[in-house]
Amino acid sequence: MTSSKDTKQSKKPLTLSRPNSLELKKTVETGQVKQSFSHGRSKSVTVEVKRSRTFERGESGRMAEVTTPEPQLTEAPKPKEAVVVKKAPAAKKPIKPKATQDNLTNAEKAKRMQVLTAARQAEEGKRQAAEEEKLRLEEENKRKAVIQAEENARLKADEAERLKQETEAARVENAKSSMEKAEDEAKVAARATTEARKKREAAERAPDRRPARQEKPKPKKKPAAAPTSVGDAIAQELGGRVKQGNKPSFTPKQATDKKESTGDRRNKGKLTISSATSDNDGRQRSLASVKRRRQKKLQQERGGNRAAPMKVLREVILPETITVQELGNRMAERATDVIKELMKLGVMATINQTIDADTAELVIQELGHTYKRVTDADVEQGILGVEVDDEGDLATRSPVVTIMGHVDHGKTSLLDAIRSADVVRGEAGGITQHIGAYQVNLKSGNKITFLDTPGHAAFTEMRLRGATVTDIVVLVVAADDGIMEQTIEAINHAKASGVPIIVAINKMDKPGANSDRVKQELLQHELVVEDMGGDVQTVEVSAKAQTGLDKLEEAIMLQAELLELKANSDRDAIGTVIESKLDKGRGSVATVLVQKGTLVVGDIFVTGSEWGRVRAMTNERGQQITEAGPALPVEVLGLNGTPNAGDDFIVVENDAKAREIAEYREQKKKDLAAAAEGRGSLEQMLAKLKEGQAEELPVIIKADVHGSMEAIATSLQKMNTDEVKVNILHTGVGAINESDITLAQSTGAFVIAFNVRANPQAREMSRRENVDIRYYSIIYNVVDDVKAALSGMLEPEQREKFLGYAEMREIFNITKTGKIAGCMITEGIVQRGSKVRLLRDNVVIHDGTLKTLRRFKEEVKEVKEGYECGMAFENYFDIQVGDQVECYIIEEIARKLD
Ligand SMILES: Nc1nc2c(ncn2[C@@H]2O[C@H](COP(=O)(O)OP(=O)(O)OP(=O)(O)O)[C@@H](O)[C@H]2O)c(=O)[nH]1
Repeated sequence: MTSSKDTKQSKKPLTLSRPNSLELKKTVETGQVKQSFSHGRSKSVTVEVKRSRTFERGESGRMAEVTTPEPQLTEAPKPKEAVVVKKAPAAKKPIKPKATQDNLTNAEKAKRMQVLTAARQAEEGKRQAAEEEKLRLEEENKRKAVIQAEENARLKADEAERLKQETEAARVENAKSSMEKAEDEAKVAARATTEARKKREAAERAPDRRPARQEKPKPKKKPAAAPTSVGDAIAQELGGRVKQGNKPSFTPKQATDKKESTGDRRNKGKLTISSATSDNDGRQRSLASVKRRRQKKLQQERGGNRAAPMKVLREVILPETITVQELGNRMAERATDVIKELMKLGVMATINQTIDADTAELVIQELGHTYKRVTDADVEQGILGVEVDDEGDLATRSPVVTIMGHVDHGKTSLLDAIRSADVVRGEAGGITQHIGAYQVNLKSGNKITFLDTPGHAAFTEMRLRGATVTDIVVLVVAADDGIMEQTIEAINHAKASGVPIIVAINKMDKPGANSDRVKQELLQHELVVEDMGGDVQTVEVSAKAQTGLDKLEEAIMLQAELLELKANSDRDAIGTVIESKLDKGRGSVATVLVQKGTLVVGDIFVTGSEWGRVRAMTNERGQQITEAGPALPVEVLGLNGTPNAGDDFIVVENDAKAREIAEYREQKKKDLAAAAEGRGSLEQMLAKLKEGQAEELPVIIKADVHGSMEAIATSLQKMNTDEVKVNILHTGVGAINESDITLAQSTGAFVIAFNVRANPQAREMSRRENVDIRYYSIIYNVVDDVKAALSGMLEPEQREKFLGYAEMREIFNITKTGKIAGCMITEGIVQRGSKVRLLRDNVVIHDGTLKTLRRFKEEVKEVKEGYECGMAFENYFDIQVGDQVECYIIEEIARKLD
């Protein structure tokens, strides 16, 4: 660009007639111009016009210069003339011949100037293009370097990530140190990425550092196709087309900078008409696009699977059966991928479906993982920790006592009497709560744990589950009543479980009390008391008068000593559930008797097919405690379901283990239930067949507490006969839910709700599905109703009812109907359709049905004694005069269960 200012500043001002004034004409005439470029540089150029000289031999024979006439102003410049553009320093000579220029016409001068300017601009354009090309190359190189650095950083990050994941897998064995390492790796990778990013940003900023002039945009007002370089300007001036494609490419960042430098930041990113119509924008690749292409290329190089190098191969613990989802989880694969693999194997399975280990094995291999087969039993292996504790770790523990005896012999009274002797009870305060068991602190310093469960039913129930909680049985026998039915039952149960018995002869305060009689009776049941040379201790007590309690305590402690009751308190707790219930405010609550180790708040445990974390523990006085040692019963909060009385309670190392065991047990329970329904083993099927036509009444029992539930179940099972049976499909503690209704609906069962109600959803469902829910609060009512239902299922009793006799007086042979007997009713009545027996000489010769009963050719309902009638038998014609007809009907009488 040339300006008068530049001209003015040049060292040798040309022939300016008037300095400081703008006179384009004159500057051109000087032949020297100063030019400044967009990148900030400027230079002076001198324009010289050289004329060629020609020589000819003159008349004198000497060579002489031929002087040609000055060109006409109207003529175009001669081709002989050459325009040379020189750099300023070289052009020190004044422009000559000055006179020649002076001779040019104005038009000629303008034309020449135009040509000169065009030539100069063409030169400038070329130089600028070369310069831009150089910059572009530089930029390209920088970008390549950045891409390379980025790629290196990314690979490093990938590697670090892979290492991290491997370390993660190894963490199962040795977690901490490996994890730190992986984190370090990740940090290094992150640092590398940050550096790469910084580098890239620096590189991107680099073009910004170029001279501001170079970035100077073209005038804003110009259209999109405005010339962007001097070369373009010339070309455009000469009527040529600006070919954008040939322009040196520049990065989007440059483009942005360019835009920004125009001060049009607000329009950044907006679509304008010019930008939309501009070819330039259409041809430029965005940075994101470049990145995408690069990533795509990389992916292709790696075989098109981006995740492949990141995949962590795992060892899958494979049980005998596994759900598709669980299999996916264990491999850290998506369930859909597992399903796809299964489909390839020809197995159509849904996400919740269980597949066998063999199929799962193939899927695992297919997905590149390894497996470790475990049997069902392996799941529970090691759950109990160290099975046998070292002798040195063992310490004496207090005995656990169960009180049994006949109804009203004073079990509750005796327990109350003992409890009232508790020294801690009075001091500590708190309201005594029923938690099914409690520990009594006696004056002597001894502690005895009593199981406060009613009767021997709970004892038996626990024993059935394999739980041996009780160390000693105290058999309460009323001195005035002696051995009764339930006393004998209790003796048998205690004997069967091998638990020693101490006999407490109660009600000694009563006038008719006779302890010797009791001792004698005990002999009949193979219980030889110490007085008679045996090993069974007897203690005479009175719960009412609170006498003999010390002796009972002594007897218990002596027995405990003999049993050498010891436990290791310094280990993870193992215990048994004594009672469980669903508390409205606290959720599932279980009374647990710790048998080994110490249960601490926060421990994770498995109990039956439930698991949880000990949220809080309370004793029978409702006081919060944080630890519970051996032989201490505690109420535990934090279960995720309600376990059964007698279920084990084991502390495990983590949630995963607890969940795994609970799930395994739940599955086992389901399998057992399925087997019990006859879909199980062949033996069970055969047994069912052998049972013959045994009708079953399917029921579901839901109760408020475990005790009531057990009581109802036991009562109902007692009603079973050879003909009818109660099939208890499910029992549970808590409200009736939708799952109960579903089960009832599918099996045709009815639901016994004892002191519980159905939740709204279950209620709605039961109405919809027509499932019968019976609400009870008295066990006898349950028993009565079930008895009635069972009775209704009994085959009715069939009884024969005699109607009358008839005597055959005449036999008619009628062609169409066969033989008809003309009879006289001698006794009672004869009814149409009734059963008949044909007697000849008092011998039954036929038993069948009466086909027709007529009087005077008309069919009648019945004929009474003393009247004549016609009879014919169904499919029987061997009748004679004198035969007797005995007429009777079969009555059905409903039966009742006893
Ligand atoms: N005289 C006298 N009566 C007693 C004694 N112990 C209990 N009783 C009474 O015997 C009755 C039954 O006592 P419980 O303690 O309820 O007997 P139980 O064996 O727990 O009865 P169930 O819970 O129904 O099995 C009550 O009326 C008591 O007052 C005692 O030592 N002397």
